[in-house]
Amino acid sequence: MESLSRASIANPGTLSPTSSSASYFLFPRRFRLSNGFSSSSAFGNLRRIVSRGRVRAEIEKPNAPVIDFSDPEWRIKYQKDFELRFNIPHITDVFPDAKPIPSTFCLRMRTPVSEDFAGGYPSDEEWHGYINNNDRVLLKTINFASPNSAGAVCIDPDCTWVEQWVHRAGPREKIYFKPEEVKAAIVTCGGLCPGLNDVIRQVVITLEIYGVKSIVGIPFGYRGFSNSDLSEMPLSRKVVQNIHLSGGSLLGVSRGGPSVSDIVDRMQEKGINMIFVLGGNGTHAGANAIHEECRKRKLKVAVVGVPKTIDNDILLMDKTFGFDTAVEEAQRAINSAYIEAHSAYHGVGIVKLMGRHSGFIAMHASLASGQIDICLIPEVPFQLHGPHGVLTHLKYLIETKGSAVVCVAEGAGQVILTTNFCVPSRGFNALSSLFQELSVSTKKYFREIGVHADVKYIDPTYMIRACRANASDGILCAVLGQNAVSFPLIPLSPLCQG
Ligand SMILES: Nc1ncnc2c1ncn2[C@@H]1O[C@H](COP(=O)(O)OP(=O)(O)OP(=O)(O)O)[C@@H](O)[C@H]1O
Ligand SMILES: O=P(O)(O)OC[C@H]1O[C@](O)(CO)[C@@H](O)[C@@H]1O
Ligand SMILES: [Mg+2]
Repeated sequence: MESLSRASIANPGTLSPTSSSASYFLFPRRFRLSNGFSSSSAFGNLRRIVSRGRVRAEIEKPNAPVIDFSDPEWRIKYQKDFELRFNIPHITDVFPDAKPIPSTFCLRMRTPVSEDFAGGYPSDEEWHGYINNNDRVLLKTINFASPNSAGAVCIDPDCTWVEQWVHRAGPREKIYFKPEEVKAAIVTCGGLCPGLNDVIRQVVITLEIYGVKSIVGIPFGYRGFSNSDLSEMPLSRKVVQNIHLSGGSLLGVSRGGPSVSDIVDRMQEKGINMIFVLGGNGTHAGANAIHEECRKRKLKVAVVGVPKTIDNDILLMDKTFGFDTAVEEAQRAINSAYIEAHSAYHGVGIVKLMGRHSGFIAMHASLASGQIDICLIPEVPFQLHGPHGVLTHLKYLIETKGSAVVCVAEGAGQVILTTNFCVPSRGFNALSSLFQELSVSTKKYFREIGVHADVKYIDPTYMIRACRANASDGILCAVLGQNAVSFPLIPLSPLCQG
């Protein structure tokens, strides 16, 4: 509830990783995943482990600053630029006269362990349980000694170590909104993602702990701000208590909606002064625009973004909520394809998974299953035909193993496809479907070379996201929801790449 007058991404923050083992995969060039994180204390320290590929992707962005490495000051300048980009404007930047009040988030609920205080629990003065505004989290944890070190991603040719710090999420000692004056709204936009209900639930519960009484849900994304037949939904702990037990979004989702100016008009009419936006790149572009519009109108409104993408393709974030669940669900489809392919004479199983611009779901699901022979993702170019093409490799697999299973990310191979097989656009640019083209081409190819092949397709698209969040996503969502209320972390725009 502090310094919220800025659309920001709440960091999956308070888990404290105790180890940082890295694992890197061969498939994608631009994006590689790294470390998982483990928790040593709920709502304890925040520490982020950067995925090297994403930092690299950031550096490779066409508008990335050009660095003059001959300048002896380059490292300091680079760090300053980084700090500037990830700085979170404080509410007092916009309203210099804003007066803080002591936090209403009860410290006593974060009781220290009793053994440490044998003589009784400490007073607030003795034991300070809040996050200091100057706490920072180190992004990169590996100091590569050489650019030739395995998997090294470097800023300069010598691979100089440059520390990069971001703000730490969590409750602050002072807040700038009086809970009784807050009307908070929650809106979920874009496509579904496991865990939306978990985040909604945690935001509501945390707001109530702060003492906020007026909380509403906006139905069906930003659309709910314009349609007169869609009325806001009153939310409370009682309403949200069990919503995490089912998938989807209690509030509904949508793509499309009114203009930013109309949204802010409606917010003013409804008296909304705190808005939690759960969505992907489009939604956050909207949140940023809402923030700018509020700033222009000099409205004291907090706009908080919680990043949601099942594709897990947000820059600098190790993992977005719902991704783990989607990968887990995808195992079932892959296993079915495997069983079908291996039970058939010369069976070929083809599984399609979500991912318009990134192959994280396909790649992780393939690795986890151990049942995939070929994984095709948007980040890695490949050929269907020719001596090094997918079809030739399929022939080799049939000859040597007797069967094969292929996993295809939705957006893979766009450059090599004809537009014969177009996926309906659903408000996006239309995609060609490699899944369909591969299915047809595989049959045709084996017919032409006179080899029998039994091709089976499985498309579990919506099944992997229309489900309840698994345990690990559930925890991530709880942390995100709580931090979204307590402290928004990273500015939006540099992070979204979809
Ligand atoms: N540049 C923009 N400026 C303002 N609003 C936007 C912008 N882009 C998208 N929006 C709004 O955000 C909504 C959601 O965007 P979009 O459909 O792209 O989903 P998303 O947030 O990227 O989620 P997903 O990860 O599921 O694709 C849109 O319906 C639109 O109202
Ligand atoms: O069919 P919908 O609801 O538009 O959403 C599907 C899309 O959303 C995503 O999951 C995330 O943007 C894509 O991978 C996928 O193409
Ligand atoms: Mg999107």
